[in-house]
Amino acid sequence: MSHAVIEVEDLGKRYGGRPVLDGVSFTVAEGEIFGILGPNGAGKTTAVECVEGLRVPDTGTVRVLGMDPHAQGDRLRERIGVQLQETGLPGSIRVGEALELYSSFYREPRDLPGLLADWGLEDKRNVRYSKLSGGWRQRVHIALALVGRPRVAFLDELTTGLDPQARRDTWRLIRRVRESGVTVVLVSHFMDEVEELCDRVTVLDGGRVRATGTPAELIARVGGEHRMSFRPVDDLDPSLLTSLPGVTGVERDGRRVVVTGAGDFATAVTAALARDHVLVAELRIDRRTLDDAYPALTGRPLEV
Ligand SMILES: Nc1ncnc2c1ncn2[C@@H]1O[C@H](COP(=O)(O)OP(=O)(O)OP(=O)(O)O)[C@@H](O)[C@H]1O
Repeated sequence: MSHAVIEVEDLGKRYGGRPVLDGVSFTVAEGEIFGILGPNGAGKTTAVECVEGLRVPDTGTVRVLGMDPHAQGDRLRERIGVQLQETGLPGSIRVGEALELYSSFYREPRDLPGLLADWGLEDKRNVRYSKLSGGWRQRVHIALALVGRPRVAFLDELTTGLDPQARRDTWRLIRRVRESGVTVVLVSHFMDEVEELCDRVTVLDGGRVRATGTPAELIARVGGEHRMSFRPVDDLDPSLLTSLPGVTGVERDGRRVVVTGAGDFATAVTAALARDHVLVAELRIDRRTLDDAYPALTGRPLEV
């Protein structure tokens, strides 16, 4: 893994004697989109705010860009971009004013026209925040997080409440943030979002890390079988498929043939069908998703 920009070790935090974070450890590498996934109340915001230096953990250590976020908070906050879950922007503030306000927090902020142009906000400069649609608000939030030329941007539940198109647009913006060289920590309770965007993800539940890895690793860790199915145009002898590497089962479901297996079995099956000149229709391969893996990782489904 490349250089670590965030190192969290054995973080603990209690509220009223109740553990909200219980031995949380993870590392974020430079240049990645790192996801923190978990249901409401899992401790995601608490963990991120400890990393940002906005809350003080009871136990454990945090290093961000080599700094202690509590002891060196002022210096650190020059180098990170924080988009709070509730940005607390007054509805009457205009987009340009909000960006100017945030600029004033930094010694070397981005120039405003450049930032507005980067995020397609020139036409919105004089529009009041309350008049913006959800998608445009997220654009403003991302621009606010980048005002100070951060090396790490924290984006918390950016797409909650957005319609599907605005979500996809926001995902593109998040990728652009990373492409600009900024490491992104993305807090989310959407599995599809994390799977789509994140290089690596840590699954937090009940204040504990349940798993950390690439989305593909987490899915593979749960193991299990994949399925493919198709309708043979001509008769098919199932024994043609049962002995192929990785295939664990061949069944008929009406006119369809359903093959289960692990690893690269689908390639072996399609190659065998082609070799024997078996024409098939309606070929479908069911890919497992993080959604499928989640209950096995945490012992329960994600309740939000
Ligand atoms: N300042 C506080 N005082 C007391 N309890 C708190 C405080 N902050 C958070 N908690 C509790 O800690 C738990 C974890 O909260 P946290 O906000 O970190 O979870 P989360 O995973 O970010 O969920 P959400 O998506 O709802 O913000 C919750 O049960 C919450 O009620």
